[in-house]
Amino acid sequence: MKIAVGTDHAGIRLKEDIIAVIEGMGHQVADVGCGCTDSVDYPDYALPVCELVTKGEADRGILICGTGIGMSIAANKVPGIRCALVHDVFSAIATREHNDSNVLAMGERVIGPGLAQEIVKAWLGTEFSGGERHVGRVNKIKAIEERYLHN
Ligand SMILES: O=C(CO)[C@H](O)[C@H](O)[C@H](O)COP(=O)(O)O
Repeated sequence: MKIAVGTDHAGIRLKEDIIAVIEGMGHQVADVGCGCTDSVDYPDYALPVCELVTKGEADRGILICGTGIGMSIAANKVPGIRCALVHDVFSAIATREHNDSNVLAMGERVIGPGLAQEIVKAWLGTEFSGGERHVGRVNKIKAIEERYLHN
């Protein structure tokens, strides 16, 4: 898979650890920035990651800011994105199996690099379980998007 990765200044220290995990699993990385610890704005990095995913130029995206919250709020404004804010391995697996999340958000100020790496491994390594109830619920999320796209 190709995985788009974006951080703000508060998430950049985790980025190299995350990229190492992604590449170690045999996936490719599209790094949209940021490139240094100067203060930047998380929506400027959430959007390009999400656009790569919605255009099919990346299979999934990973976003990191201080808490993961700003990134996840911004990402979930993009139609077609189901961004999960995750700080534990159980949720990383559950959100792939149940929600078919296509973007993962984490907070560098919330968890350490070891747990972040385990979350990425679990999230990338888990497939959507499909099945009537989960597909039906994801379709209801898509219906909400459709309703607001056309109003
Ligand atoms: O959006 C956030 C908070 O929910 C992110 O964690 C940002 O990284 C954070 O707000 C950045 O804070 P800073 O004081 O500008 O470093």
